[in-house]
Amino acid sequence: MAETLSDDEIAERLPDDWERDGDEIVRTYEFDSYLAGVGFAAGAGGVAQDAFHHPEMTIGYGEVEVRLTSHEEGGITEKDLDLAERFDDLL
Ligand SMILES: C[C@H](O)[C@H](O)[C@H]1CNC2=NC(N)=NC(=O)C2=N1
Repeated sequence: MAETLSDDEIAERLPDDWERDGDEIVRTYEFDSYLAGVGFAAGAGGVAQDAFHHPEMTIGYGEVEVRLTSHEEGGITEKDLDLAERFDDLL
């Protein structure tokens, strides 16, 4: 099981454009259209399922908010940081 990361580790390794919110990391992606956001969310869902580590995603008009935490570990782990980078690679 992955271990939760320290505050310093999280601060140091958080990918650009991501923020920490308590036990979660969050990024709001912006898109030119609603359907572009829907398409991104579908792709992110496939990456998440492949990793078997699942975000909360809120699809809005031209934006998708993605929140990641490791529920089993009760905090932020490597899995969250890795998945954040994989989501960013979808852009
Ligand atoms: C049984 C447990 O739900 C699974 O091992 C996976 C599913 N996806 C998951 N996703 C996230 N974000 N955290 C988890 O702890 C997690 N656990």
